[in-house]
This record gives sequence, C-alpha cells and structure tokens, in this order.
Amino acid sequence: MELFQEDFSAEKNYLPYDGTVNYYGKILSEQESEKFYLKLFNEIEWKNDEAIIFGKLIYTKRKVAWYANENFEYTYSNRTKKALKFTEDLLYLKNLVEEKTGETYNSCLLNLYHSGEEGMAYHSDGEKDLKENGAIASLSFGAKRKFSFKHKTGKERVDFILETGSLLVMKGETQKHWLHRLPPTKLVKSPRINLTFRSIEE
Ligand SMILES: O=C(O)CCC(=O)C(=O)O
Ligand SMILES: [Fe+2]
Repeated sequence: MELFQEDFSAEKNYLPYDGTVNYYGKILSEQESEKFYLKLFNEIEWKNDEAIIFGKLIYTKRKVAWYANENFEYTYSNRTKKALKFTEDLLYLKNLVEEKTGETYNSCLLNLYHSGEEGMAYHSDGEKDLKENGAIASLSFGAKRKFSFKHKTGKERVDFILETGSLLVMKGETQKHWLHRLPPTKLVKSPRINLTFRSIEE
C-alpha cells in the first residue's frame, strides 16, 4: 500500500512493545533533499569503514564518516575513531532534526551506500559510548531503501521504506530489545546517504 505524507503521525509508535520508533516521513522538500544529497556526497570526508571481525581487520564497501560537536573518540566495530567537527550543513540538519524530534544530539554517524548491493546487517546501536536509551534519529537522502526491525527474542518484524528527506527516530529501550538492518537489494542501482544523529556520553 502506498502511504501518503499525511498518514505519518510522529506520535505513533511503530513498535508493538519494548521500545519506540517514530516515523515522520519527508521533512525536507524534494529540492532541498537533492541539494543536501549532492553536498553531502561531495563534501563529507568519506572513508571505507574498518572493523575487526574474528580478529581480522576488514574494510567495508560502504563508506562512513563521523562528525560531532567536539573531537570525540568513539568505539565502533572494535575500532576507536575520532570525530570531525560538524560542518555548517550538518549543524543545520541537526537543528532541524532536534526541532522535529524534541531531543538533542551531539554527534552524527554518516553512511554512504553506493548501490543496493551495499547494506548493513542486523545490529543494535548499543555501544557503551552512547548515552543509555538516548534517541537515535535517522535522516535519509538519495535512493529509497527498505529498513527493517526484528525483535531480539520474539518473531515480530517491522519494515519501513525510507525515502529521500525522511526522518525516523528510535528511542527508549529500542536498542536493548530490537535489531535493525538495511537489507541489500539488486533492485536499487543508485546511492543512498544516511545520517544517524546520536548522543555520546561526554
Ligand atoms: O543506513 C541506515 O538506514 C541505517 C544505518 C545504521 O543502522 C547505523 O549506522 O547504525
Ligand atoms: Fe544502526
């Protein structure tokens, strides 16, 4: 079923229990989304992500970047990374997302998926540097992709189609009880950029 913009209610919790996910739909116009997509694509210091998996250092095809209020250190996939200072565009988007969600954030992890062949496997964002039960706000640009939640012990699944300029928020105990992923797909040929605004414990 195609949902229209008006059908998205920010107050609705899309998870049946054990956490809260709000979906705001598109918070930016098509034109603004295209403008930010191009600027982020060209101006962010994108790097292939490094992770230690079974004791081996690997690089992902997907690119990442990490920006924050301060040059925070952050441990992610067993590697310690240092944040770059927020750019003007990222500060603008952070303010917009803070206004919409009524929460504050001090950092942003950015992901660039070159095509549908790149995705992210099921995980939760419960790293110890993150504020416990802090909200995580996800803003998407570029290609439309499916985003799925799966309960850690139950059978429930909740799927979204994240469009360019759309905002989704995960709050409360969501990371404790739910996994999320960006499934790979052969159907998408163009890039997608995702920004997750987070709160790092200072
Ligand atoms: O690209 C997405 O929509 C999800 C990214 C994500 O889950 C993460 O960076 O932790
Ligand atoms: Fe995540």
